[in-house]
Amino acid sequence: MEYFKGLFLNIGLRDLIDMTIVAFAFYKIYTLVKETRAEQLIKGIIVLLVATKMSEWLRLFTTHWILQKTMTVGVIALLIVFQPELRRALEYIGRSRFFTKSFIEIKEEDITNVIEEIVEASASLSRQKIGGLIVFERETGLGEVVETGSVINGTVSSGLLINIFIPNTPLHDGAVIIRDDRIRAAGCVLPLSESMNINKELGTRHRAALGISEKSDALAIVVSEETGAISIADRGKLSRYVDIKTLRQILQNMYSSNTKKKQGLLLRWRNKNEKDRSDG
Ligand SMILES: Nc1ncnc2c1ncn2[C@@H]1O[C@H](COP(=O)(O)OP(=O)(O)OP(=O)(O)O)[C@@H](O)[C@H]1O
Repeated sequence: MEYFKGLFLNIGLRDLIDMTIVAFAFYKIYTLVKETRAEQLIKGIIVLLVATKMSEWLRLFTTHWILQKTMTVGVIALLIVFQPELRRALEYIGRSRFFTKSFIEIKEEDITNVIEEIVEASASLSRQKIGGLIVFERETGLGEVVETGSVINGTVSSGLLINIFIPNTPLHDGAVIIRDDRIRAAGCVLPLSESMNINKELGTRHRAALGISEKSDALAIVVSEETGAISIADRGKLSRYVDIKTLRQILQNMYSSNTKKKQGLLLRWRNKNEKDRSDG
């Protein structure tokens, strides 16, 4: 008991920061491996670690020796077997928007314009029953997806978006990627969802939208060529028959949550500063 009391009394600010960093790193690793084959593996490693420690405490020398050797060989085996996953995880960290341009640079009126242009384009594609697939990059960088298409880097406008999706034009197949307030690329190939729950009447356009929303935090708008219906794929879920008002609301929420996330600290600091000045 005294041991634990001493342990807690000796915790300082440095230890708290240390623990927060470790907890955050574990949380990030968990979200990365969740629902992948690495999730089972991590559970296995935790069981092995606990068993190794327990065998040491209980002085089960032979068991402890075997578990220790298993761990040593296991680490090397892991690096070899999970080389593709490890590569992807490192690439994911490197591609993260944390290291690139910040959303903070877009003005509020520009965001409103972008949303209106996208809403107008979606409504027009829907009315004309032209198939469309528009993906919004958020925190997960979509550089790899952009590479599969043609880079455009143009201002978002409903005219350009509609033009891209006109059938039999060079870029109409595939997805448009929007980064912040720019059309980054068109004709991009997305990973297809392997979900069994998707409605059988939906084809690859909807599967592609769902796929990118499962593999990243991107949000995708799909306009069906068959029915003209607008659907939204977000965080692995497909919402069908979205009306224009709801679409606008979803886009507003997405842009404001992205901006808030990036601006959070700066805004709070700025607001506080302004308040202090006006109080003074
Ligand atoms: N992996 C992919 N990435 C991006 N776009 C894709 C991908 N696979 C298919 N598409 C797009 O989907 C189109 C085919 O749509 P398909 O008819 O199979 O889908 P759907 O979900 O039934 O949609 P719709 O209701 O518009 O017919 C392709 O021409 C292409 O533009």
